[in-house]
Amino acid sequence: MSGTFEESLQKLKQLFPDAKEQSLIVALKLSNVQIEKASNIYLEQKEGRINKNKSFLHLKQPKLDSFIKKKQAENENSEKIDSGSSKKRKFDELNEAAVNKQNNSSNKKLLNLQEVLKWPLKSLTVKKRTQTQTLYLYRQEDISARTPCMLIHNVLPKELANSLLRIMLKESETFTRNQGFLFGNLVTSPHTSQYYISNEMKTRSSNNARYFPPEMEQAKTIIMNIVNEQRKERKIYEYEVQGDWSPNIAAVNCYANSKEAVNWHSDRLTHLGPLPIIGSLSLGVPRQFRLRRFGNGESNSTNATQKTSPSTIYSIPLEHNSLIIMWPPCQELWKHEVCPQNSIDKHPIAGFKRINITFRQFRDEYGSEMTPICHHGELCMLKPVFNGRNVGRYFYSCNAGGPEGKCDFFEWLNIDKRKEEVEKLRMLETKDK
Ligand SMILES: O=C(O)CCC(=O)C(=O)O
Ligand SMILES: [Fe+2]
Repeated sequence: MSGTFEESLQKLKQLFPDAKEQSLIVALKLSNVQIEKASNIYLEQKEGRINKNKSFLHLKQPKLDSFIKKKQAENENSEKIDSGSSKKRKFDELNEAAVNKQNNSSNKKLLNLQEVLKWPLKSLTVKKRTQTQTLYLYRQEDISARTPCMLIHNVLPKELANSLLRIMLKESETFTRNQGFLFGNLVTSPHTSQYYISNEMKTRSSNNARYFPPEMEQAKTIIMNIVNEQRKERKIYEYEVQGDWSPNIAAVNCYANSKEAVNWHSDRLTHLGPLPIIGSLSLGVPRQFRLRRFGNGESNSTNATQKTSPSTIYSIPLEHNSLIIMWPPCQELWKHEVCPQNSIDKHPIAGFKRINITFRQFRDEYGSEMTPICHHGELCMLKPVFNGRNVGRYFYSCNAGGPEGKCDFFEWLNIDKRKEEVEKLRMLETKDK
């Protein structure tokens, strides 16, 4: 039994202390040693959601061996036919990609670092999708009826918007393209970006972030007030930020021309925590901002999601000085992108460039000190469960992948426990003062 298998088995045992070891071993084998998948297989069996004849819990060893072989062959086949099946998750795709990489060097072309380092990993394989239709949404009432977003035009005073654009165009000359290795392949982001932190965060150390210039602080305050005013009328989820939303960091993106883009992703939750609000300001050339639901994710959320389907792409033109607010659970149930375009209109200040500033709230309780580190020493990523019985839960896993490009670290986020830990830390801090 390999070390990794043994470690994974120990993890599974911790998750299911009452389970028979044999059942966990089978689940682990069927899942190709993927803990998340193995947990689901085990639970499905245990809860009898699998037809009794197909269940393995009652089988004796020889029959069990042939059951495993048969199942593994079935799984391989069904994954070939339906690579976009609802059972497949981001979590699985990471491992799938590692395997595919060995067989298919043309995957290199599809790699995109934005999806990997800054944003959660997207599948590296070409997936069969059901046919999609694109619906262009212009009016606020249509946008909020169909997506978890809100669009506000002319959000900043004209002069402020123009001067912020000029400042950011200058700053963007030194923005960088994220670059790194994924499974041995060099991947590069299709636009440049830079992180900024607001002045009240100055006491916190951060690697190579810049500080909000005064115009960005002003924009932040205006956007923060709009969001907080809107929140008075909105449902506040239990685990989202309580009290006022107070953005303190921003990712600034620069799209130099019509072909620069950001691929389908949802924003990283690791330091924002569950159900974040993201206020996204557009400056310069108008571009199409596109949204789609996660494939087959069951909805437990807004009215908007009930009227939508993963096969529809909603495209919203983002004009200069417009704000799109991504409300929760946009990052949990939806993906967004800015796709390359064939033509764009020249902007009087920006030419063919677009600047985008996404204001976000970094939450102390999701700071690096609170984030688990995997067995290879990498800071883990916080991810939501997209579908199945565990929707609504969050877990930590590793995206970097360790030395072999594969890491099976897995830990559920216990939100209530996290709250208690943070309370204790705060009490200690106030005592010290
Ligand atoms: O440019 C945009 O409008 C979107 C940028 C984005 O999705 C991000 O920074 O995460
Ligand atoms: Fe994003």
